[in-house]
Amino acid sequence: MLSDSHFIMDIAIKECAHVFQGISSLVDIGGGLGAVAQAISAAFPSVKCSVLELDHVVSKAPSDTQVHYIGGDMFESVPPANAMFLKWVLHDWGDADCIKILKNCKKAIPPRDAGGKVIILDMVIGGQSSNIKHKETQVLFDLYIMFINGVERDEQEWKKIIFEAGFSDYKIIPVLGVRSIIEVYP
Ligand SMILES: C[S@@+](CC[C@H](N)C(=O)[O-])C[C@H]1O[C@@H](n2cnc3c(N)ncnc32)[C@H](O)[C@@H]1O
Repeated sequence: MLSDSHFIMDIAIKECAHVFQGISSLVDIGGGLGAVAQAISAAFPSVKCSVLELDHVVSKAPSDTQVHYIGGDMFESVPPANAMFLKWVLHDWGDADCIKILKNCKKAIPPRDAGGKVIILDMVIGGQSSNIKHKETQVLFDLYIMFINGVERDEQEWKKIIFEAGFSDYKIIPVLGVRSIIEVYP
């Protein structure tokens, strides 16, 4: 998971820098020990980055970093910030749970015209890529999702949970094969 975070964030930060520009604060929800938040903080020093994690994870968090660690439960509430970030979290949960998490995100961000957004980095399946590497990567992820009993979503399935959580719009930005950033606007 850690090497995956370094790998995909290198690409996301280079190819999709505009997604992070203009943000003043960001909470990485379910951000583990903070590899992603540290990468964002290093690339965009003006963004104040925090990680929301379960208490037992936060108790193991490093102290020698710019990232702030907050113990809590994303199903209860999430701390306020300009942007919420969810990498590789929502595919662990069914629609009803994702809607709860996204509703809590919406409560914690400002309106769209004040820069509020949720940034999801996850798989969007169903694209018609002819690239054999992308197809092979998708098969690998299919197996992983089967193994963890997770949920793969296509654009229509993402759209359903995004709108049911009360958001008004979204944009899908492909990062690498099926792995995409979904910018979600209040
Ligand atoms: C699949 S891992 C993804 C970790 C990280 N985002 C990444 O991409 O490397 C899911 C994370 O969600 C965290 N998590 C699970 N339930 C949570 C909850 N109720 N509130 C906050 N974090 C939670 C787990 O501790 C775990 O670190």
